[in-house]
Amino acid sequence: MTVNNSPAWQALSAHANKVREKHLTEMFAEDSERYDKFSFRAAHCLTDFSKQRITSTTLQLLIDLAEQQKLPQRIEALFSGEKVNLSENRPALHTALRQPADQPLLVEGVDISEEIHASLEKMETLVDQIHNGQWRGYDGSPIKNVVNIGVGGSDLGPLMTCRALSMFAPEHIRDIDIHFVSSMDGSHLAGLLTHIDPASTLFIVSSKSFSTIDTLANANTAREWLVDTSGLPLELISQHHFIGITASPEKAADWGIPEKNQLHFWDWTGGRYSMWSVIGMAIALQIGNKNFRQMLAGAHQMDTHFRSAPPAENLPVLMAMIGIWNINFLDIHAHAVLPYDGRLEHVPAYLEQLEMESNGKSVTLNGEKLNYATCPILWGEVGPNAQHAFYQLLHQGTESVMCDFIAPALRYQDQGEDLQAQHQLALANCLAQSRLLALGDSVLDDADTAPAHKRYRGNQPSTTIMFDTLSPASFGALIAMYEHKVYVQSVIWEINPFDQWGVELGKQVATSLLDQFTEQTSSATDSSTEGLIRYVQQQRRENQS
Ligand SMILES: O=P(O)(O)OC[C@H]1O[C@](O)(CO)[C@@H](O)[C@@H]1O
Repeated sequence: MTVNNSPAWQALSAHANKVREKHLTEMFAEDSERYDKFSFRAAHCLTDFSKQRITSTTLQLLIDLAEQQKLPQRIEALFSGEKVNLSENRPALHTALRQPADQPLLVEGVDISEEIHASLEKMETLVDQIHNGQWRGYDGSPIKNVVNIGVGGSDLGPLMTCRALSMFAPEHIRDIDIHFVSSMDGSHLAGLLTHIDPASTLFIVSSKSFSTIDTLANANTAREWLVDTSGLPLELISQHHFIGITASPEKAADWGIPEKNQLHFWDWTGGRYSMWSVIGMAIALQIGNKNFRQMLAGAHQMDTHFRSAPPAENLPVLMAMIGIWNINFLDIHAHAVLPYDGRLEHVPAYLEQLEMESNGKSVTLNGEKLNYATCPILWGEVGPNAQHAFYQLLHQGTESVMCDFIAPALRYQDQGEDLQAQHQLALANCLAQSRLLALGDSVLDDADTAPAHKRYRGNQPSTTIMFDTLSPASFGALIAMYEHKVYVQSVIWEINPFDQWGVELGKQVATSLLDQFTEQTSSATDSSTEGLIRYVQQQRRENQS
């Protein structure tokens, strides 16, 4: 029986028929305690679901569905290292990466905790050497610029976190600029290489597989630049200017990273779940080793909550199940992530990969084709900027969109009243937008008299996520909450959130097309691809003549 034919799903369908037509204005009018009923706090985070189109019955039925799908057992399977990633026959143990060192974790009889912490300690040693100026470039210069070369999970997590937490850089740490290079076309790197000094630049090549063409293309260009500008042999350059972070040490060694400059993690860490591992080295360089550990501790707090709290009070479970309600019962297939804090500007891009690469699936774990929706289209932007861009569609477009508003309650506590006032301005806008999206122009007394083009229909559901202040710990907890939400949804949908076969074929087809740009003919593809290749060939010929 597929999940959408199951009793719990059918009960939710019947319930949705009653709730679907109900407006959030009615729900708030009927129950003055919605906020108290539907907001929850744990592990630094407050999640207010009261602007979701739910009732107490909805939540109960969603929990019934979670229990029917054996969610508690599946959560335990995740934490205890069962092979939850069936298509790749391995566990997904990102939670182990943030487990304290004194808590052993036996997977198939082996305590993996020791090697996790040994790997983190090696990273911390390298970070200290760079911070202290002990790591030197080829002419003896201390490092001033660190460039993280990676893509997807080997880029988005470190980039997001460095930007979010840059203010936590401890004062005693030397001033080091951290850059991120991901774009396959060399755009990021080309600009950067014109204004950094090779002798004081260190490249971190981050790649779980150490075979991602985007990353290797950038790493090759960087290495050539260093060899050309220094006039020194490759081996010497690799010793002083490259660190490799990978789960494929042989490939990193083949590329030329010496063993002492390698940091390792494991195939059971999914790329998009890897910022807690040594892939987070750029983060530790930015905020210091201690703060990096604080971030792990915050994530661990959320893990503990997720593993132990009953479903009815469990933040990631509720977030996930309310998402299921929106997607599968209210037919909402777009999800906007809207942080009201500029430091969180890269959170939407990070969640795009986390959610859509994990749950953008259409077959079950057993390989059967699904006939129900899974991951929605997720995008986002810093909220106040998005207000001047796409909120028009949220308020008056034809699409239903669910939104996550994210904001700290406090900011700039030690930086003066003007900035504090700016934060309050942002918060007022955050709450105004979620209120208006929920209640529409019923918030006005005379809305009925307005012309149609000025009306706001409301009834767009949203969750508001708040924490006291943005800190390494609260940020760690926030990201872990989203990770667990994704897992819970995958359990309900019976899909594998830990593989990404859908990105493989594009890589193969690109490889087979690559040679054709330099050839005079193109081998049979389709008329569009052939025509476009001919256009590039022609431009190249004209440019050469
Ligand atoms: O770390 P790697 O192996 O270079 O992979 C980078 C990214 O590429 C993907 O495999 C998708 O192509 C992502 O899942 C991953 O985060």
